[in-house]
Amino acid sequence: MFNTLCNHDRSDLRRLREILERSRLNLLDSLTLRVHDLHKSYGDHHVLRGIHMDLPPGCLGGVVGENGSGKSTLLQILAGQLSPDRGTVSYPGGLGYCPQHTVLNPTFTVDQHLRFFQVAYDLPDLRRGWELLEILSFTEYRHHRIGALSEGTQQKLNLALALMHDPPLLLLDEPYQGFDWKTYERFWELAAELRDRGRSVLVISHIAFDIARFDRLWHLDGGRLTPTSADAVKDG
Ligand SMILES: Nc1ncnc2c1ncn2[C@@H]1O[C@H](COP(=O)(O)OP(=O)(O)OP(=O)(O)O)[C@@H](O)[C@H]1O
Repeated sequence: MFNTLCNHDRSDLRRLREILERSRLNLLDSLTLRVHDLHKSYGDHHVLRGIHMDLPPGCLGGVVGENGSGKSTLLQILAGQLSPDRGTVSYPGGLGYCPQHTVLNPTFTVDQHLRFFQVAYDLPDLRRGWELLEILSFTEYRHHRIGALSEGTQQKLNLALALMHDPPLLLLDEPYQGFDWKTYERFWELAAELRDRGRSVLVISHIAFDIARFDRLWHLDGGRLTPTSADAVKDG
Protein backbone atom coordinates (compact mmCIF):
# COMPACT_ATOMS: atom_id res chain seq x y z
CA MET A 1 0.00 0.00 0.00
CA PHE A 2 2.79 2.40 1.04
CA ASN A 3 4.80 1.49 -2.08
CA THR A 4 1.80 2.01 -4.33
CA LEU A 5 1.23 5.46 -2.88
CA CYS A 6 4.91 6.35 -3.21
CA ASN A 7 4.98 5.24 -6.84
CA HIS A 8 1.81 7.16 -7.49
CA ASP A 9 3.31 10.30 -5.87
CA ARG A 10 6.54 9.92 -7.80
CA SER A 11 4.82 9.72 -11.18
CA ASP A 12 2.66 12.76 -10.28
CA LEU A 13 5.80 14.61 -9.29
CA ARG A 14 7.50 13.67 -12.57
CA ARG A 15 4.47 14.86 -14.55
CA LEU A 16 4.40 18.12 -12.56
CA ARG A 17 8.11 18.65 -13.25
CA GLU A 18 7.54 18.06 -16.98
CA ILE A 19 4.67 20.56 -17.02
CA LEU A 20 6.79 23.17 -15.19
CA GLU A 21 9.73 22.63 -17.52
CA ARG A 22 7.45 22.93 -20.57
CA SER A 23 5.95 26.18 -19.29
CA ARG A 24 9.44 27.50 -18.49
CA LEU A 25 10.55 26.72 -22.06
CA ASN A 26 7.34 28.25 -23.51
CA LEU A 27 7.90 31.40 -21.44
CA LEU A 28 11.54 31.61 -22.51
CA ASP A 29 10.45 31.10 -26.10
CA SER A 30 7.98 33.97 -25.95
CA LEU A 31 10.62 36.28 -24.43
CA THR A 32 13.31 35.58 -27.01
CA LEU A 33 14.34 37.83 -29.88
CA ARG A 34 13.78 35.68 -32.98
CA VAL A 35 15.11 36.59 -36.38
CA HIS A 36 14.19 34.46 -39.36
CA ASP A 37 15.58 34.60 -42.88
CA LEU A 38 16.19 38.35 -43.17
CA HIS A 39 17.20 39.72 -46.56
CA LYS A 40 18.04 43.29 -47.46
CA SER A 41 19.37 44.91 -50.64
CA TYR A 42 20.24 48.47 -51.51
CA GLY A 43 19.59 48.51 -55.27
CA ASP A 44 21.47 45.48 -56.58
CA HIS A 45 23.76 45.33 -53.52
CA HIS A 46 22.44 42.31 -51.61
CA VAL A 47 23.70 43.12 -48.07
CA LEU A 48 21.79 40.58 -45.91
CA ARG A 49 21.24 37.14 -47.43
CA GLY A 50 19.27 35.11 -44.92
CA ILE A 51 19.94 36.10 -41.31
CA HIS A 52 18.79 33.75 -38.53
CA MET A 53 19.29 34.53 -34.85
CA ASP A 54 17.80 33.77 -31.41
CA LEU A 55 18.66 35.85 -28.39
CA PRO A 56 17.08 34.69 -25.10
CA PRO A 57 16.61 36.77 -21.95
CA GLY A 58 19.71 37.07 -19.80
CA CYS A 59 22.04 36.82 -22.79
CA LEU A 60 24.73 39.27 -23.91
CA GLY A 61 25.16 38.73 -27.64
CA GLY A 62 27.61 40.26 -30.07
CA VAL A 63 27.79 40.65 -33.84
CA VAL A 64 31.18 41.26 -35.38
CA GLY A 65 32.02 41.87 -39.02
CA GLU A 66 34.15 43.88 -41.38
CA ASN A 67 33.28 47.49 -42.24
CA GLY A 68 30.40 47.46 -44.70
CA SER A 69 29.36 43.87 -43.91
CA GLY A 70 25.85 45.03 -42.93
CA LYS A 71 25.96 45.20 -39.11
CA SER A 72 24.17 48.57 -38.85
CA THR A 73 21.68 47.52 -41.54
CA LEU A 74 20.85 44.45 -39.46
CA LEU A 75 20.43 46.42 -36.24
CA GLN A 76 18.27 49.06 -37.95
CA ILE A 77 15.97 46.29 -39.18
CA LEU A 78 15.81 44.70 -35.70
CA ALA A 79 14.99 48.13 -34.25
CA GLY A 80 12.18 48.60 -36.79
CA GLN A 81 13.86 51.60 -38.43
CA LEU A 82 14.38 49.87 -41.76
CA SER A 83 12.15 47.33 -43.52
CA PRO A 84 13.66 44.06 -44.65
CA ASP A 85 12.95 42.83 -48.18
CA ARG A 86 12.09 39.44 -46.70
CA GLY A 87 12.09 37.68 -43.34
CA THR A 88 10.66 38.22 -39.87
CA VAL A 89 11.71 39.69 -36.54
CA SER A 90 9.82 39.06 -33.29
CA TYR A 91 10.47 40.02 -29.70
CA PRO A 92 8.35 40.39 -26.58
CA GLY A 93 7.89 44.16 -26.82
CA GLY A 94 9.87 47.14 -25.61
CA LEU A 95 13.34 47.78 -26.89
CA GLY A 96 16.11 50.29 -26.50
CA TYR A 97 18.11 51.18 -29.61
CA CYS A 98 21.40 53.02 -29.50
CA PRO A 99 22.22 53.94 -33.13
CA GLN A 100 25.79 54.26 -34.35
CA HIS A 101 25.29 57.97 -35.05
CA THR A 102 23.68 60.09 -32.36
CA VAL A 103 20.32 61.66 -33.09
CA LEU A 104 20.34 64.57 -30.65
CA ASN A 105 19.16 68.14 -30.87
CA PRO A 106 22.24 70.43 -30.60
CA THR A 107 20.22 73.28 -29.05
CA PHE A 108 18.77 71.17 -26.20
CA THR A 109 20.60 70.45 -22.95
CA VAL A 110 21.25 66.95 -21.57
CA ASP A 111 18.46 67.48 -19.03
CA GLN A 112 16.01 68.58 -21.71
CA HIS A 113 16.74 65.40 -23.70
CA LEU A 114 16.08 63.29 -20.60
CA ARG A 115 12.77 65.08 -19.98
CA PHE A 116 11.75 64.75 -23.62
CA PHE A 117 12.40 60.99 -23.54
CA GLN A 118 10.70 60.69 -20.14
CA VAL A 119 7.48 61.87 -21.82
CA ALA A 120 8.07 59.67 -24.89
CA TYR A 121 8.63 56.58 -22.71
CA ASP A 122 5.86 57.60 -20.29
CA LEU A 123 8.15 57.28 -17.24
CA PRO A 124 6.92 58.44 -13.82
CA ASP A 125 10.33 59.89 -12.91
CA LEU A 126 13.90 60.32 -14.12
CA ARG A 127 15.62 58.28 -11.42
CA ARG A 128 17.10 55.74 -13.85
CA GLY A 129 18.13 58.48 -16.30
CA TRP A 130 20.08 60.36 -13.61
CA GLU A 131 21.57 57.10 -12.36
CA LEU A 132 22.85 56.42 -15.89
CA LEU A 133 24.47 59.88 -16.02
CA GLU A 134 26.28 58.93 -12.79
CA ILE A 135 27.35 55.51 -14.07
CA LEU A 136 28.65 56.99 -17.34
CA SER A 137 30.20 59.93 -15.44
CA PHE A 138 28.66 62.92 -17.12
CA THR A 139 26.32 64.34 -14.46
CA GLU A 140 28.30 67.60 -14.56
CA TYR A 141 27.04 68.22 -18.13
CA ARG A 142 23.35 68.06 -17.22
CA HIS A 143 22.71 71.69 -18.06
CA HIS A 144 25.03 71.92 -21.07
CA ARG A 145 23.73 72.21 -24.62
CA ILE A 146 24.52 69.22 -26.85
CA GLY A 147 26.24 71.37 -29.49
CA ALA A 148 28.89 72.31 -26.91
CA LEU A 149 29.65 68.72 -25.83
CA SER A 150 32.43 66.44 -27.05
CA GLU A 151 31.48 63.50 -29.29
CA GLY A 152 32.21 61.05 -26.47
CA THR A 153 29.84 62.89 -24.10
CA GLN A 154 27.16 63.01 -26.79
CA GLN A 155 27.57 59.27 -27.21
CA LYS A 156 27.10 58.80 -23.45
CA LEU A 157 23.76 60.59 -23.71
CA ASN A 158 22.85 58.54 -26.79
CA LEU A 159 23.38 55.39 -24.72
CA ALA A 160 21.61 56.71 -21.61
CA LEU A 161 18.53 57.55 -23.72
CA ALA A 162 18.43 53.98 -25.06
CA LEU A 163 18.62 52.48 -21.56
CA MET A 164 16.62 54.85 -19.35
CA HIS A 165 13.26 53.01 -19.71
CA ASP A 166 14.89 49.66 -18.82
CA PRO A 167 13.47 47.68 -21.78
CA PRO A 168 13.71 43.87 -22.06
CA LEU A 169 15.73 44.08 -25.30
CA LEU A 170 18.71 46.34 -26.01
CA LEU A 171 20.21 46.86 -29.47
CA LEU A 172 23.47 48.77 -29.23
CA ASP A 173 25.44 49.76 -32.32
CA GLU A 174 29.08 50.31 -31.28
CA PRO A 175 27.72 52.12 -28.21
CA TYR A 176 31.10 53.04 -26.70
CA GLN A 177 32.60 54.98 -29.63
CA GLY A 178 34.61 57.89 -28.30
CA PHE A 179 34.45 56.70 -24.67
CA ASP A 180 37.53 57.08 -22.48
CA TRP A 181 38.86 53.86 -20.98
CA LYS A 182 37.10 54.23 -17.60
CA THR A 183 33.71 54.82 -19.23
CA TYR A 184 34.37 51.97 -21.66
CA GLU A 185 34.91 49.61 -18.68
CA ARG A 186 31.78 51.03 -17.03
CA PHE A 187 29.83 50.30 -20.19
CA TRP A 188 30.73 46.61 -20.04
CA GLU A 189 29.86 46.45 -16.33
CA LEU A 190 26.50 48.00 -17.18
CA ALA A 191 25.91 45.54 -20.05
CA ALA A 192 26.74 42.60 -17.74
CA GLU A 193 24.42 43.96 -15.04
CA LEU A 194 21.55 44.26 -17.56
CA ARG A 195 22.20 40.70 -18.74
CA ASP A 196 22.23 39.48 -15.11
CA ARG A 197 18.84 41.15 -14.60
CA GLY A 198 17.41 39.10 -17.48
CA ARG A 199 17.65 41.64 -20.29
CA SER A 200 18.60 40.53 -23.83
CA VAL A 201 21.50 42.69 -24.96
CA LEU A 202 22.85 42.70 -28.52
CA VAL A 203 25.98 44.72 -29.23
CA ILE A 204 27.68 45.38 -32.52
CA SER A 205 31.35 45.22 -31.88
CA HIS A 206 34.68 45.61 -33.57
CA ILE A 207 36.60 42.50 -34.49
CA ALA A 208 39.12 41.07 -31.99
CA PHE A 209 38.51 43.64 -29.30
CA ASP A 210 35.71 43.13 -26.78
CA ILE A 211 34.49 39.77 -27.99
CA ALA A 212 35.50 37.69 -24.95
CA ARG A 213 32.77 39.52 -23.03
CA PHE A 214 29.89 37.94 -24.97
CA ASP A 215 27.77 34.93 -24.07
CA ARG A 216 26.94 34.45 -27.76
CA LEU A 217 28.88 35.74 -30.69
CA TRP A 218 28.09 35.81 -34.41
CA HIS A 219 30.28 36.70 -37.33
CA LEU A 220 28.53 38.59 -40.15
CA ASP A 221 30.14 37.77 -43.45
CA GLY A 222 28.78 37.52 -46.99
CA GLY A 223 25.35 38.58 -45.74
CA ARG A 224 25.02 35.65 -43.32
CA LEU A 225 25.57 35.15 -39.59
CA THR A 226 27.76 32.33 -38.36
CA PRO A 227 27.88 31.45 -34.64
CA THR A 228 31.47 31.75 -33.60
CA SER A 229 33.73 31.98 -30.56
CA ALA A 230 36.03 34.75 -29.37
CA ASP A 231 39.04 32.57 -30.18
CA ALA A 232 37.83 31.87 -33.72
CA VAL A 233 37.43 35.59 -34.44
CA LYS A 234 40.86 36.45 -32.98
CA ASP A 235 42.58 33.66 -34.92
CA GLY A 236 40.57 34.16 -38.11
N1 LIG B 1 21.06 53.77 -47.33
C1 LIG B 1 21.94 53.09 -48.05
N2 LIG B 1 21.91 53.13 -49.38
C2 LIG B 1 22.79 52.42 -50.14
N3 LIG B 1 23.75 51.61 -49.61
C3 LIG B 1 23.82 51.54 -48.28
C4 LIG B 1 22.93 52.26 -47.42
N4 LIG B 1 23.24 51.97 -46.13
C5 LIG B 1 24.27 51.13 -46.17
N5 LIG B 1 24.63 50.86 -47.45
C6 LIG B 1 25.69 49.95 -47.90
O1 LIG B 1 25.39 48.67 -47.37
C7 LIG B 1 26.57 48.04 -46.90
C8 LIG B 1 26.42 47.71 -45.41
O2 LIG B 1 26.39 48.92 -44.67
P1 LIG B 1 26.31 48.94 -43.09
O3 LIG B 1 26.40 50.35 -42.65
O4 LIG B 1 25.13 48.15 -42.67
O5 LIG B 1 27.63 48.13 -42.70
P2 LIG B 1 28.41 48.05 -41.31
O6 LIG B 1 28.88 46.64 -41.17
O7 LIG B 1 27.57 48.59 -40.21
O8 LIG B 1 29.63 49.03 -41.58
P3 LIG B 1 30.60 49.80 -40.52
O9 LIG B 1 31.36 48.77 -39.75
O10 LIG B 1 31.48 50.62 -41.43
O11 LIG B 1 29.71 50.67 -39.67
C9 LIG B 1 27.71 49.00 -47.20
O12 LIG B 1 28.30 48.61 -48.43
C10 LIG B 1 27.03 50.34 -47.33
O13 LIG B 1 27.74 51.20 -48.21
